[in-house]
Amino acid sequence: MNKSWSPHSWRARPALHIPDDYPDAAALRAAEAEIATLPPLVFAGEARRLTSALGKVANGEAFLLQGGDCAESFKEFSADNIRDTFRLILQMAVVLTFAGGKPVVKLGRIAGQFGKPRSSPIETIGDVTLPSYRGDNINGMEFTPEARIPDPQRLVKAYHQSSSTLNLLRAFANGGYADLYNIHKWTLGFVSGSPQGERYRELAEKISETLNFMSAIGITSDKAQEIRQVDFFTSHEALLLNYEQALTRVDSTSGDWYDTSAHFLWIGERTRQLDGAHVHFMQGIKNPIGVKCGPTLEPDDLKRLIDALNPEGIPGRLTLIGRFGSDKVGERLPRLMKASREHGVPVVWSIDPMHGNVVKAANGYKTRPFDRILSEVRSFIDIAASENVHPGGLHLEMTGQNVTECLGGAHALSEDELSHRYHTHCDPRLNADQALELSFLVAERLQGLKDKVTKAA
Ligand SMILES: O=C[C@H](O)[C@H](O)COP(=O)(O)O
Ligand SMILES: C=C(OP(=O)(O)O)C(=O)O
Ligand SMILES: [Mn+2]
Repeated sequence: MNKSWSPHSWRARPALHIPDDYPDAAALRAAEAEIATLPPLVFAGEARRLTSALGKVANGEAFLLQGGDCAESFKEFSADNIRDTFRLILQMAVVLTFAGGKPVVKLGRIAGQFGKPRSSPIETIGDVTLPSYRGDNINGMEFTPEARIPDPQRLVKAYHQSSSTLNLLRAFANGGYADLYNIHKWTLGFVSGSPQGERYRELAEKISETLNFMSAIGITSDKAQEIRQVDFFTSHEALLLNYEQALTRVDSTSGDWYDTSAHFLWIGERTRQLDGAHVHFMQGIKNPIGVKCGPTLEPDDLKRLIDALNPEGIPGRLTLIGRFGSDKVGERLPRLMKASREHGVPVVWSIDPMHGNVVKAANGYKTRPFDRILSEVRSFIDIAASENVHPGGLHLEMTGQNVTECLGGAHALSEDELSHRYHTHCDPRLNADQALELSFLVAERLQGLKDKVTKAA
């Protein structure tokens, strides 16, 4: 990045979806200054390790699984919630690894995923109109005028919640919980009668038997670390650039700037303007980054974004996250994949089958039909195969909790059931059963691809 970049140079560019209506500008500056003095949440070396793991995905040698809440919240913050999401990611990764025969890079939408770009700046209920809820690090979800006023102290609170979340995640990842020898203990969270739970138990049993067999013949020691610990990374949308700026620090070993708020940051669909503040900010940080690619993105603009965001062509630096909708993916994705392939800069292609498949149920709930989610993922895999691109990853909004937010799945969740446990602060998430079901179905598809390649060889 050239000399005109600094962690605050984004401020001279048009910045969408960053609140500019804090009532007390001095209080906002004080909160930003306070965060700038607080310790980094991640280290540059960890971010580099993720870039190289994603480099393997870009080369077709690994798969990316990125998932978590649409919006983390202060209210839903608990050790159990964090554990359940962490466990779900591990379970899904096991399913995908087993089928694809490739390592799975595990990346949570967690420990910083608070701010939301909303379609409308206002919300009307009855005859009352208020500013929209924009995420717990900005304002409150309650439908009152006071709650909807942006409060800078929320940024500080979100930092501290992210820090505690990360602390627990690190303990889960390295302190024994993630040990593959414990794989059957990860099944404890399934609701009884869960068909995916049964399926998962069978797979876990197979893996346990294999591990026991390996240890019986004495071949555990060299890979012991990989079996006993897991590399788990964090990510969120880099939306509030004032927060990101406050956590952007020079890495003393390389002299490069890293955004230490998370290992991986992405640019949202609504803030990917080439001359905008978000693209500019991301150009200067060395973390691995992503950009959402929606139905309005044209191939030439994609090439410009690739050049702007990965000028050195580093494998693993840039992940393109498609999010079209099951009805549009077939028309929009092939030309983008073709453009990126012909352009020649290595990228990871991932699919977010959530954000293009939102519908409003008759009873007013914002929801997503499981069938459409699955259909977009299937199309992604098929299109990638015909464009000769690696279908590198899945980007999901999901939770380890047994919520009722997305329609369908093996339990055929109906519109009437949405109200039972609809807890999300923004978009509807797959529950644990639906997320695992999706990973089994994706696994089958990937297995199919693998078999085709093996036969052709
Ligand atoms: O998570 C993504 C967006 O913030 C979200 O889909 C916007 O939702 P809205 O259309 O309800 O504002
Ligand atoms: C805002 C999001 O998605 P998109 O930018 O793709 O709409 C999101 O991932 O929560
Ligand atoms: Mn969302």
